[in-house]
Amino acid sequence: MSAEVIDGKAFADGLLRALEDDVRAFKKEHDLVPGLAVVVVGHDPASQIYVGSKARRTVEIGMRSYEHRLEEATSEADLLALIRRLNSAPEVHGILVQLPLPPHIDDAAVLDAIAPEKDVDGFHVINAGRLATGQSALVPCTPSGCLQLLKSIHGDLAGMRALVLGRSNIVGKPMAQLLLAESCTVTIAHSRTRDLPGECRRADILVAAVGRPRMVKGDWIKPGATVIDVGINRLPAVDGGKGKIVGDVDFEEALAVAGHITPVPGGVGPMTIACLLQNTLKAARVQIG
Ligand SMILES: Nc1nc2c(c(=O)[nH]1)N[C@@H](CN(C=O)c1ccc(C(=O)N[C@@H](CCC(=O)O)C(=O)O)cc1)CN2
Repeated sequence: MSAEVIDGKAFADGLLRALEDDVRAFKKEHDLVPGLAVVVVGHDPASQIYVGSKARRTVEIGMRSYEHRLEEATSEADLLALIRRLNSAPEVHGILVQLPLPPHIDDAAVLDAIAPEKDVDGFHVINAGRLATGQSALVPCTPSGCLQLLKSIHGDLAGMRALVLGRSNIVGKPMAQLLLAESCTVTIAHSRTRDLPGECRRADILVAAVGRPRMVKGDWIKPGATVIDVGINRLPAVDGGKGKIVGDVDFEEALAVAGHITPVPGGVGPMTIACLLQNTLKAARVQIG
């Protein structure tokens, strides 16, 4: 048996095409262009690339992009002052602060300074609370992308046994909340979980978001299960080149056991940016009332 590989890039391209139509209709109806402000602090090469892709995609689908690239030494107070300005800027409907931030800046203080209705990353404590209590929320982009992929395969997820490997505020916890809202039976596993392979083997849906290259082995997977690999891990470079990117799942081994699996790259990653732009349009709709 060989699993069906889920093409996240093609799925995300389809979402972006649909969004382009939705943005055109929104602009016509409201005579207003949705705007997304992206803030990056420092010179982390990966962050610079992600921010560039976000800005490019924003413009491609007809929205406005406002880029703020700040020096590594930017103080937390200056960053907070910028966020306050963006919170009250009427042309900005979504605000995103690219992570990771430099170590001298407190992530939580910055993320919670973003107005919840403009928090298109869905990281604000208000949005996390709204998601956890079943209220309408801006949902973190990576879990939202994973859920859309899962629903495209299974339709109704009710009653399925789901295991989320990883308990971060950004992926693991919101992913578990989303699966619970779909009436899955959800387990969150982490570094202190006993018999991790056994727990994974019981899952119809396995979401790996642990940040450890190729940790999930083929014999951890229930035959026919759907495996969503959120990990993006760069292996050390060989021969002076760029290191290969791999997920949290041993893809070759998993392929022989799973029913469906996302690859890395080309699986969940491209969905993240498409979901960010979905959130930006949603935020603009909510803000105009
Ligand atoms: N404020 C945020 N910061 C970060 C987030 C986030 O959602 N909000 N997520 C990541 C980075 N990220 C988006 O910001 C992101 C990561 C990866 C991809 C992607 O498409 N990856 C490709 C592979 C890329 C490569 O080859 O280097 C893939 O998986 O196919 C998109 C977005 C951390 N920070």
